[in-house]
Amino acid sequence: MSKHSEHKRKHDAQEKVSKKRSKHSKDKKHKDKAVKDVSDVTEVTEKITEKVTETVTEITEQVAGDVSKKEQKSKKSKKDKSKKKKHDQSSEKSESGSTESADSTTTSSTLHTDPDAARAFMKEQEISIADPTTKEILLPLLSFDDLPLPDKLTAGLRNFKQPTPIQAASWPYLLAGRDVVGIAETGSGKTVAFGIPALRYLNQLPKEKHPSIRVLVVSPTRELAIQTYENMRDLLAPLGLNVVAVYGGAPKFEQARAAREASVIIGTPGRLLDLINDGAVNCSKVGYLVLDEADRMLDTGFEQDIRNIMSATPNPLAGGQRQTVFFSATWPESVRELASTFLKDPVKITIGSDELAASHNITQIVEVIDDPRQKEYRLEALLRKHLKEIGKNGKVLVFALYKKEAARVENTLRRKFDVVGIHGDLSQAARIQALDSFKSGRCNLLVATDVAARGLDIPQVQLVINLTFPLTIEDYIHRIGRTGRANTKGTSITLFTPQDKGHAGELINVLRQANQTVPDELLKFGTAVKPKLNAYGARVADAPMKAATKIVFD
Ligand SMILES: Nc1ncnc2c1ncn2[C@@H]1O[C@H](COP(=O)(O)OP(=O)(O)OP(=O)(O)O)[C@@H](O)[C@H]1O
Repeated sequence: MSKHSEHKRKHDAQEKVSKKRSKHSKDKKHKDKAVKDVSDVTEVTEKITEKVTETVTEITEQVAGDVSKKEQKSKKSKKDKSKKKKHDQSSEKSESGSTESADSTTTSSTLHTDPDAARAFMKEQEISIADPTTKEILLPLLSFDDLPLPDKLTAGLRNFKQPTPIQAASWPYLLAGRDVVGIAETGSGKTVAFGIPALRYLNQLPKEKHPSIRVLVVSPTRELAIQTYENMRDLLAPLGLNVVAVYGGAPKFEQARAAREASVIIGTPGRLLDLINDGAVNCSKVGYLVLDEADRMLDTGFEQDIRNIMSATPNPLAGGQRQTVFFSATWPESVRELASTFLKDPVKITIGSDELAASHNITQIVEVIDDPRQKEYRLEALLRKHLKEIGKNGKVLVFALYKKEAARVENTLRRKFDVVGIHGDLSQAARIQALDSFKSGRCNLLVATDVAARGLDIPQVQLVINLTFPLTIEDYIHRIGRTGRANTKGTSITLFTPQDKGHAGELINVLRQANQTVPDELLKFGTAVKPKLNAYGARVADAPMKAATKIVFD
């Protein structure tokens, strides 16, 4: 072996040991160039078709070409070998036993991701993928650097170390244009999971003289719509496109005016439909549609609004170019059948248990209280103890069930504590003010109805107290999910009375699923779980979605 090749061998080995860190920035430059080349080609294509819905195969070929370009430039024989492997084995076989033969495989969208590391990640994070169209899966994307986007567009991710499991697992599919149902625990970064593919989609569209709505995100509550708007606005800022939030309780005229200049709308169903019906919002060019908190959106209350919104956008089942994405932490069977009517061959991606599951970052405590009239005394005692323990920087969120109850409890607590409240009887301005005060820490105690149960990402909520049990076990999961977010720890305390005994079985299952203590007093109510009804009042059948191949790495 010549001195030169010996030196090269050592150098390559060193690179491998240091996880290719030193060559990574070089690769990155090549990658950005290659990505740009690819996106130029795509742009031309899209001028003809408006949006290319890339199939997995197309993406595979595209990225194989991408790899090839890089490798030609680098002229390294070692890289050529690796390229061949990547090209030959561009996807993971899903049949049982595929894991053992997949030691050198990777996927189209994981250029830099080590397939072994990706499989280990799937196993560790309990990622399961069910795709009705193929027995092959795309491996997760383990680093932000693997995203097929120039660095300048992903600046918004720099605060995070790496993609969360739902981001890692859903991006390859979302970037390939597939419809996705993504189920992952509360506080696990689902907003960025659907936000980044929106960024990619918008970035590929030809520049428009007069903007039209291309991305639509539907949220169940005004506060969540505002929060998602802020997140999307920041994430999409490098594109220089307008993002608008439309929701009830605020002047329609201003929202309508802003919507005329916008490419992205985040909205609650009622106001969105209002604006669509007024002709102020035109959704006929929407190519990327997200139902956030999808199970809530498909619930009886919103079902008709969602049908109407969907029908104002291109219908993929009738040849329209719309990618449809559903995300939630809960996915009850009661909504699955309805969901499948809006989706085309959806890939279902689940992080963790396929059963109803609370975030494992939360310590769940259940106190059974025999006399419901004692609940509020107990609440006061809990607040005295925990507010002191938590200190000024921590926050406590108390959930009531009804608006009147929330208002009454807030007023009672005000005699002893600094407290704000949020519920549907308040004006929108008062709701926003209360939430701002809680978010900023000016007041560290909030009493809320389920209007604050879903999606809200409030820093440093250490404790959630369920003063009154919610109407559904899914709401319980979302309520307590206001704590223990983004890998932090939190606690929930639920005051459970004999009036709530119908929920005992489901609650026990949720506690057991998360390895939490089940108090004997709760067990006394029994462990039976009542059959659920779907949106039409019928008992939920078992096979709501198209049969799919499910891959679980265990
Ligand atoms: N890759 C990441 N690494 C660390 N934190 C992240 C990452 N992505 C997002 N986050 C943060 O995690 C927090 C929770 O994210 P997000 O609100 O999107 O959760 P979610 O899964 O939608 O929760 P929910 O089910 O309650 O709606 C946010 O503060 C967000 O900034």
